[in-house]
Amino acid sequence: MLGRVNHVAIAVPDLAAATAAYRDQLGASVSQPQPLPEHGVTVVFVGLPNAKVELLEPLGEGSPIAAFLTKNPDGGMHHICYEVDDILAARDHLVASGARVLGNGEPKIGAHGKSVLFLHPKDFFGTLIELEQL
Ligand SMILES: CC[C@H](C(=O)O)C(=O)SCCNC(=O)CCNC(=O)[C@H](O)C(C)(C)COP(=O)(O)OP(=O)(O)OC[C@H]1O[C@@H](n2cnc3c(N)ncnc32)[C@H](O)[C@@H]1OP(=O)(O)O
Ligand SMILES: [Co+2]
Repeated sequence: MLGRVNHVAIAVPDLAAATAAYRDQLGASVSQPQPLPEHGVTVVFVGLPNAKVELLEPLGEGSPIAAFLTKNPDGGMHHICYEVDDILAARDHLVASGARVLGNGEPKIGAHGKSVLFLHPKDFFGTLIELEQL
């Protein structure tokens, strides 16, 4: 069911500072900031040969990552995103196996314009999993 790792996400308190560190200290190519108000975050993507790193900061009230940053004020690894061929089939299989799909269970459109879902971190060893439709 799982394809490539699409991205590993790091929640940060200051996206501009994190962008500068990846660009200037780590010499990486970093995309322009992408506000995603429907997701309560602003993101940038660090381009790598084999995957991406998503850097994200809260956007607006009620961001889903606000509590995470309160617990981890310096930032931290937030989620891993796997690609799947068929996100609805993956969802149905996961729900049938007892996993919790976050939100209302329906895919939303993510930063790449593809359907995405999130699985509860408590069901997968303390790791928030995002699935993105190939
Ligand atoms: C889709 C656009 C973009 C893209 O790639 O295209 C993105 O990736 S946007 C990413 C931001 N959006 C989301 O993360 C949506 C899914 N996340 C959520 O719904 C929440 O963050 C949730 C429910 C995972 C956690 O919310 P919150 O922290 O407010 O709830 P709790 O405090 O009740 O947390 C419950 C429990 O889970 C632990 N937790 C929370 N976040 C994480 C995490 N990222 N990794 C691991 N564990 C996490 C938290 O510490 C609590 O544990 P407990 O032991 O009960 O204290
Ligand atoms: Co993501």
